[in-house]
Order: sequence, then structure tokens, then C-alpha cells
Amino acid sequence: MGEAPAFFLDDLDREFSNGFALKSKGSQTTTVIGDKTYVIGGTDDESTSTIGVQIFNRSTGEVTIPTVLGTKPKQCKDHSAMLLNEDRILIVKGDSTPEDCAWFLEVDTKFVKQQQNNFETEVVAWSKGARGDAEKPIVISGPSGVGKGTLIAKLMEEFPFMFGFSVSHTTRSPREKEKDGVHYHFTDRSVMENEIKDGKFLEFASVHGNLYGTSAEAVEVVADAGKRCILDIDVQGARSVRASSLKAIFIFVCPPSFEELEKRLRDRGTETEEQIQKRLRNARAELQQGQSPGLFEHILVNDDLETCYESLKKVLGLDGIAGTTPKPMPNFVDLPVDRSVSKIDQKIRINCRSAELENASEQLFVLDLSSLKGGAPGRTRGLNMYAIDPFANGIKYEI
Ligand SMILES: Nc1ncnc2c1ncn2[C@@H]1O[C@H](COP(=O)(O)OP(=O)(O)OP(=O)(O)O)[C@@H](O)[C@H]1O
Ligand SMILES: Nc1nc2c(ncn2[C@@H]2O[C@H](COP(=O)(O)O)[C@@H](O)[C@H]2O)c(=O)[nH]1
Repeated sequence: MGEAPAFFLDDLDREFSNGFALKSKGSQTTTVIGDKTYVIGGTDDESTSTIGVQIFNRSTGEVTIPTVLGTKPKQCKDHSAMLLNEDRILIVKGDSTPEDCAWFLEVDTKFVKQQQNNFETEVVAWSKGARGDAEKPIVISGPSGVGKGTLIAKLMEEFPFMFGFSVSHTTRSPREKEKDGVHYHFTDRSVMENEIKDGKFLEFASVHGNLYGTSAEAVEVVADAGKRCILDIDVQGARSVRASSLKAIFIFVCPPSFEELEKRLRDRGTETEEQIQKRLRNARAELQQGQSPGLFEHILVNDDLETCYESLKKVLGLDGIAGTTPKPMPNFVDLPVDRSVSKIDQKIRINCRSAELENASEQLFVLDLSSLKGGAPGRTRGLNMYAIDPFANGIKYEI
């Protein structure tokens, strides 16, 4: 028990008075883990608006710029850093909303250790702290032309506030009506290959001669919006998601016959004859793999569209439910720069001093870390955040 110290800029000067070439500009914190000191924030690289990371190794005397994975937090006026479980550093950003105040820099987690094998430099990985749990994503697979996209579009139209689409990356060219960032993130092969190497993707596969992949970010932004994520991916991708830490529901869509599948692909008119032939060849293999034991929990036959859509709703527990209203937006509270951060058990206490609170000059926010799940390269979810009301005998209220 007892309070762990918060680290501020002053510590940095003491730490590095021996003249090592650490880039320092703006707010920085230092966190010591064994021989390494993690210097977070304040690099003077004008090209980036995100918080930088440098590592000072005491035993070798070297300063390293590590490979940084995951979505990086935006620069802020200042932040506090606190070591958690020897494998990650909690960053509390000043002057930020509760939605953006907690970030985790993973320095020695399982994910970082795995990624360390791919890189010759040190590796660290960011993950944003997010409140509450995300609902299980839904993986929908099936051969090209079976109607996955059509079913998903119907679901999103009827339940716009409940479901969000995971926008995949692909190296294939856009079709006439497809928009970048909406239907896919259309990308170059070399860029996507590098991003795969950087651990950005939850899964990826070569499908009909092109690369396709689901980035961790694509799934997380849907959950951040409070929606349930739908992934339209091929069977190889579904297999990879099954093997990953992402817990999902797996649905396979079959055509009523091979002839009907061919007809739908042709009638859609989006592929050349050569591409249609390739997709049909792959469809035979996919239809077989779709039956693999333990892969898909639900198999739907898309013969009549309305009937299949009703079956899909039933599988998702939505039969008899028509549409939904939007969820109320959560309250936003600014965390002022003037604060101190300490840790007691699994609770981080953020004591804020605010000029606006004239009489009662302090307010206490608490980040409860006892139910954390997930982590880099996506989000660390399960964060619980509340404030203690200074005017009401310490009554807790959700923010
Ligand atoms: N039950 C159905 N009956 C008849 N036509 C259908 C049915 N479902 C979908 N279609 C049509 O079949 C075509 C292919 O559907 P869709 O594009 O949704 O397939 P998909 O599985 O998403 O394909 P891909 O994997 O290539 O993206 C579309 O023209 C669509 O309108
Ligand atoms: N493994 C993945 N497969 C994906 C992803 N996004 C789409 N797909 C699958 O590719 C085929 C072809 O799609 P099309 O848009 O070119 O017709 C289809 O089966 C999709 O399900 C992905 O991110 N990963």
C-alpha cells in the first residue's frame, strides 16, 4: 500500500545531468524500470504532434529512440507518469477530458515481447485507456457475392446507433461507388506490408490476389463510439481472429447454390470475367472451410434476403426489435493542469486544484484500474472513472 510518487520534469534534470543527448523540450517525465529510464514527452521533433518516448540505459549509457507501436497520444501541456506492474506506464494527461486523459505505455508486456522479435530496436506500445467494456464484435464471413455486405448494410440501416462497421485496409482498387475511409482504407501494398510488420493489424490475409486486413484501430474506433463492431472478412481472417485475444461471434453466410452465387457475382457487375472466375474458384474452398468444426457458431443460408436478415437478427438477439434511439452523450469534465497523481492499490487518485473552485480548492478524480482488459496495440478497456464531490461528504459520482 502507500502512495507511489508521481514524476515531474524536475526529476529529468537530476537524472541526466551527466550530459547525455536526450531531446528535451516541453513537458517530460521519467520512469525508472531496472536499468532503463523511460523519458516520455517533450521531444523537439516539430514534425510530430504526438508524445515522444526515449529510453536511457544506465548500464550502457546509451539513449535510444524505440520503435513505438499503437496509436500515439497527442501532445499535451503536461502529463504525469506512473509505473504499473513493472510492465506498463500509466500516463495521465493534463488539461484533457476523461476520454483522453489515461494512456498506457507498454514496455514489457506479452505484446511488446512478441513484437521485440520483429524489430532490431527497443519496442514500446501505446494503448488508450477506455471506460467500460466493448460488446463482442461480430465476424461475418462467406464467399464473395453471397450477400454479406447487403446483410450488414441492412443491419446498420435499421440499427444505426447499435452497430458500426470495421473499415478494413485493402490493396485492391476502389470500385466505382466506393469511398476511401468508408468502404475500405485503400492502400499501397508496400505501405500495408510495413504496417503489418509494425503490428497494426489484428488479422490480414491475401484474398483473391489482394491484401486485406483489419487494423486494431478499425475495431476500437467503433467501440469508442459505443457501438458493436461488425467485421466483414474472409475465412482465413476469421480463423486469425479466432486465434487472437479478440472475443467475437462468428457467422458464416452460404449461398442457396453455387449457380446462384455465380449469378449474384455476375449481376453485381463489379468484377472482370477473370476476377469472377478467381472468386468462384476460391468460393469452393471457402464453402468447405466454413464448415470447419469450432470456427463458426452460426451458419446462415442467404436464399431469400428478408428471411436471411431475420435469421441474422435472431442470432444477434434482435428479433422483434425494430431500430433504436441514440444513447445519451457522456458528460465531459476537463482535468486541469494543476494536479498531483498518486496510486493506492488499484486506484489512481488525481487531486486537482482549480481556480474555478473558489472555496473548495481541490477536487479528487479516481481512475479505478481493477478491471482492465485488452491493451496495445488497441485500447486498454474496463477503466472506471469517477469524481469525489468535495461539497457532499465525499459522495462519488460518475463522469
Ligand atoms: N438474398 C439475395 N438474393 C438475391 N440477390 C442478393 C441477395 N443477397 C445479396 N444479393 C445481391 O448479390 C450481390 C452480391 O452481394 P454483396 O455485394 O452483398 O456480396 P458480398 O458477400 O458482400 O460480396 P464480397 O465478399 O465480394 O464483398 C449484390 O448485387 C446483392 O444485391
Ligand atoms: N481477412 C480479411 N478479409 C477481408 C477484409 N476485408 C474484406 N475481406 C474479404 O475480402 C473478400 C473480398 O472483398 P471485396 O470487397 O473485394 O469484394 C470478401 O470475402 C471480404 O469478406 C479484411 O480486413 N480481412
